[in-house]
Amino acid sequence: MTEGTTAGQVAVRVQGLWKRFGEQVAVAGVDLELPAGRFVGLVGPNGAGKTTTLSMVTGLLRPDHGSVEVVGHDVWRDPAQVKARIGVLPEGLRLFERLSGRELLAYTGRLRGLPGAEVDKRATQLLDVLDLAGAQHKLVVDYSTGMRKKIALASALLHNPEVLFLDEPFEGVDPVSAQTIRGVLERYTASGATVVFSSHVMELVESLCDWVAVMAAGRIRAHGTLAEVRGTERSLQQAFLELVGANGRDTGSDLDWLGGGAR
Ligand SMILES: Nc1ncnc2c1ncn2[C@@H]1O[C@H](COP(=O)(O)OP(=O)(O)OP(=O)(O)O)[C@@H](O)[C@H]1O
Repeated sequence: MTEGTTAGQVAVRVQGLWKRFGEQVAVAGVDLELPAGRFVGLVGPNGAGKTTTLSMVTGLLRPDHGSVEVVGHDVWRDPAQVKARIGVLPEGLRLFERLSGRELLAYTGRLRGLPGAEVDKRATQLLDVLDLAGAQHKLVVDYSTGMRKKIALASALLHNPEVLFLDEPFEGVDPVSAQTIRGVLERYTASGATVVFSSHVMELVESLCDWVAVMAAGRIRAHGTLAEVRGTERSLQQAFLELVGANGRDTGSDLDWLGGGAR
């Protein structure tokens, strides 16, 4: 871990962030300060703008307006500084399919400027911990969904970033692999690093995160510690449904043809 990620500090500062795709406003003025050293969950319904926000925060998509600072560096003015300090597991993983898992890590390590021996050491440990040692010489194209997530996570962690951004890291991952990923992330945050991840799975967010931002229709509806966001509701799921206005939504009385009766 390098400078800057101790408790009380801000890992990510987002100000006035906007993004429009044609007529569709995906992100409509997001202001957010994510505390360092926390496990931060960005939650919201489909189409809320989570991926678009994370893409802009990690320098993958240029905002229409607004600024983003990660560990004190402006993402768009100082991209090299920021990219050296972050790890990203993006949505729709695009990996080098014709490399083996081991080769992918070796390549990533060299791109990150790490010495070869250090890359070897870290790769061996990550492959071991993530239970990929047996598949390290298999081509990535032949990996399962969960294995792809794990090798992508290993690539994102290899340079020991200060902040790790994960878009839906547990999607398509079986419970055993999820537990493994979870263990690695818990160890990582315990050392003072920050994890920011997006998810729709409230139980998961509730059990992993200590800080949450709820997003809907391109805006932040609530943010703060888990207890603050949950408020008086009995679960984060309930608080979330209240915040995004989904409680009491008609669950399909028009679908009277569905199930039973005539076909
Ligand atoms: N490249 C794009 N072109 C056009 N519209 C887009 C594009 N990317 C996102 N959008 C739109 O922006 C809105 C926000 O999308 P985004 O993917 O950020 O939401 P999300 O919260 O990540 O959703 P999900 O949980 O379903 O992945 C949606 O209405 C989506 O259709």
